[in-house]
This record gives sequence, C-alpha cells and structure tokens, in this order.
Amino acid sequence: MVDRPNKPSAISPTTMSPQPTVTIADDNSTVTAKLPSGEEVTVLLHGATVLSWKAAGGQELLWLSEGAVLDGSKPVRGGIPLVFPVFGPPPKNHATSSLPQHGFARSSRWEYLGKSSTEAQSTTSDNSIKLDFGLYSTALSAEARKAWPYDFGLVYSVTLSKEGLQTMVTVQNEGKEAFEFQVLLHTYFRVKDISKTTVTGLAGLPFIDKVANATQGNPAPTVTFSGEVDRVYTNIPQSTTSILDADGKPYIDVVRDNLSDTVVWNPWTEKAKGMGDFQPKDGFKHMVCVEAGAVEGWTKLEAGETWEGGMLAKSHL
Ligand SMILES: O=P(O)(O)OC[C@H]1O[C@H](O)[C@H](O)[C@@H](O)[C@@H]1O
Repeated sequence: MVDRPNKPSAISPTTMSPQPTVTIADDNSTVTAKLPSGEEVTVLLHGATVLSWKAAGGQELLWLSEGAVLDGSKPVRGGIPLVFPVFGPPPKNHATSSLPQHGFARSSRWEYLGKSSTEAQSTTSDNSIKLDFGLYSTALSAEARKAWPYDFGLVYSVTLSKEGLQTMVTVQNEGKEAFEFQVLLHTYFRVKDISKTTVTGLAGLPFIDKVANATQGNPAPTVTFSGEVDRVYTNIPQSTTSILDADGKPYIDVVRDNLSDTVVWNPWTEKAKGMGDFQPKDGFKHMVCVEAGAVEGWTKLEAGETWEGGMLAKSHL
C-alpha cells in the first residue's frame, strides 16, 4: 500500500506548541498580533500607528483618546504616532518648512508588508512576532510629495515579545541627493495616576523646556507631574528611561536604540481642553508621553544610505 503523500509525520513538541496569531481587520484598517501567552498589539495602517499594546494579563499599556480619529482624516491622538521627517512645527528655511507639524508619516496610509516570527522551541520558550509596515515616497499624497520631494523608503517593524514591544524605523534614501530628517516615536503610555507617576533615567540632564519657552530647564532627579510638561532631553548618555508607578515600582522601561533624545509631554488641563480629539478632557491624568527620538538637529542621509533606530518598551507587569 502506498502512503498518502501528505501523511503527517510524528507530531513533535515543537509543532504542538501554540504559535502567535495575526489578524487583519475585515476593512483592512488594522493588523493585530497576539502571543500564546496573551500579549497583544494592534497597528492601524493609517500612520502605522500602534493603537494598543496589552500585557499578558490583558492590561492596556498605551493611552488612546476616546476622541481619536481613526479614519485617516487626521493623526491619531494616542497610541504611538510616528513622527517623520520633522518634529514639531517645521523650522523656516529648511527642506521640511512646508510640511505640517510632526511631518507626514503619521498622516499617511502605510502598507502591511507581512509578518515573521521566532518559533517556540518547546512549550515553555517564548515566541515573538514581527509585523513590518512600509511607506514609500511614491505612495505619498501629492501635497506631501510636493512639500518634501525626496525619494525614500521607510520600513517600520513592530515586534511583540514577552519582554515588551519593540518599534524600529528604517529609513532608506532611494534618491540621488542627500536629505535630512528627524524621527520620534510619540508614545502615549497609560498610567494609573499622573500625580503619582515619575520618570527617572533623565536625572540631572539639561533639557529644552517648551512650556517656559526656555532653551534650558532646571535639571531634577526625576520628572514629576503637577502641571503641563513639555521637555526635550537631548544627547542622553544612558540607555534606559523608566516610568515608575505610585509605589515607586518600575512599570515600563524605555530603551533607546540609536536614538539620543527623549521628549516628555503631558498637556494638563488647558492644553487638553484645546485639543478637540483629546477625550475625556481629564484623560491627561491617565497618560504620559515618553517619546524616544532623534530630534536635536538633523540626521543626514546620503543617496543610497540606510539608517535604523527605535525603541524597546519593556513592561514590568
Ligand atoms: O498635537 P500634536 O501635533 O499631536 O502634538 C502633540 C505634542 O507633541 C510633542 O510631545 C510636542 O513636544 C508637544 O509640544 C506637542 O504638543
């Protein structure tokens, strides 16, 4: 008797171990990855914005405004909008001058390029899953292309593991002339109580205080929140920033990779009131932005060159 060609071989523990799942929404708007251990991430193709990151127990780690607009008509208020190629209002007399605040990446529709995963070697080892998203100059709106007429390719890799969420940006100059850019992972972390939240790892470092409109604020051992905070820390020597929870216990570590700057932002009462998509209005009590980036000066990329940078957010939950 001849064996069926597709007869399965003996089932090994490896093939029995549960694998990560990836789900694309029916309307093609989001991609969600889930690990067998329960961690989950959802990315909106609009802006390649990470909307949600959940710990194994289901706790949401990112803050997303209830008024966030997800239909592509404006950038998302919450999650992780990706800032590129300029941070904040573009400076005058620069190649980015005609772009909107924070550039076009968060306002463009990205392409889902696919997934790759590390397979568990046994039922006890950890899986991880990587989702790749792409944005190319050829896919930009005519308006953005006119405002920043360079040939580029961006790949944004979102990797979910038990350790945390890694978000890496690769910028490729596909044109014939050099260009300059800034990049920032504008991450809105969810916190229980902002008045009991502190950010450490930036101790003693000078910063640009955007609230006081001062080029240098007073360095302090930790960042605490009792009013609007909008600070740009640059040239940071150490690699880790921690957000501490109320009990002084580590909650999330933000580890930078090839990024030397960090923006810390909380809009507090008045600024929150002024943002139509910031809901509820007292939502600032439950969020803090700790944004890893390269926003001091410019990163110059010559024709044909590639740059990569990003962050790993490690949950202590
Ligand atoms: O309202 P957006 O354009 O999303 O910007 C939100 C915030 O982004 C960063 O954190 C800046 O440092 C802030 O000055 C700005 O207000």
